[in-house]
Amino acid sequence: MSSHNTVSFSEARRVAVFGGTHGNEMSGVTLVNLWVKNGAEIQRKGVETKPFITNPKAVEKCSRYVDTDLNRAFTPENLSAPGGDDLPYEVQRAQEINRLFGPKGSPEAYDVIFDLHNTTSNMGCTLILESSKDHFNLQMMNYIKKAIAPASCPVLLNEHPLLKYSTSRSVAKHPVGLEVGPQPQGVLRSNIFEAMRVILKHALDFIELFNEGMEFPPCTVDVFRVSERVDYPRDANGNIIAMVHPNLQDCDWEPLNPGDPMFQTFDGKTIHYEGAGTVYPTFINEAAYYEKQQAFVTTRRETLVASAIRKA
Ligand SMILES: CC(=O)N[C@@H](CC(=O)O)C(=O)O
Ligand SMILES: [Zn+2]
Repeated sequence: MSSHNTVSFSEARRVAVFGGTHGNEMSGVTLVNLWVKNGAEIQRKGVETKPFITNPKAVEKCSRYVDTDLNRAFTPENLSAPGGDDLPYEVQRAQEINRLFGPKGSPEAYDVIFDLHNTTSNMGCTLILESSKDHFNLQMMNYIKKAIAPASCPVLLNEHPLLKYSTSRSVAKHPVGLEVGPQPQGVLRSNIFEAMRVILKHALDFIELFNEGMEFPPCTVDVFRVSERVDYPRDANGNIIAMVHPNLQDCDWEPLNPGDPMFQTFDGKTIHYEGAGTVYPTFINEAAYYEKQQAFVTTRRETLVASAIRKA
């Protein structure tokens, strides 16, 4: 690829690190609280990095949310609704966050927002990307993958027309989700905490290098594209009648082929995957997704091309 394909971005001077978008995901809550007290670790030359607890009421209660899921609340309708105390707490909070870090979609918005999450699924260190056309984020993810090799960090791409949702980080020009697991809700595990910290370190290093004028040549990034959500098997009353099959439990990012075991009913029968081809399940048995009627999400592997980038 030649230099005319180089994409220019302005320097990423305004960066935020969000924790507590879900109040019971303790790595992000703890790291952000730590950095609010002393932010030296997340400061980089020429960058202002703001650590911020997005849902303090949910953190206080150690629950995912108070009224409604904050990480679904950044819709155009919510953000443009007339404010007021009668709105659900998280909708009020979304408006406030949009004022502080947005407005979403505007030139005034923050350059990059990292949103720190934990999952009960065995996903390892997952980076969540919201657009396959965001070459800045693709280059950042390539940089992080190289930096942590031979450890791996899968990239989950969600630009599904129905399954994509309106996240807290989506107010930024370049939204980055960081999802690390397995870690139970309300629990801190040192390995998960440290893994999240290392990924964020490399991400901030990338931003510093970019701002210093480093050019990043074209590259490819392997991603897992969100394909379908799969619910638990249910009876006529809507009650769950099966669990994730032991062969599938903890096997996030591993191939699931037609005919493979998928669920196990309470009376011991196996339910097989009947899809058309190989998929890569993730968010397998995530605790927070029982209320969303989701046992796991299927993804398909894809290789994206990132253009060369440099600062404008
Ligand atoms: C387990 C969990 O909360 N996952 C996040 C994923 C994301 O940030 O996109 C969510 O559902 O909002
Ligand atoms: Zn979360």
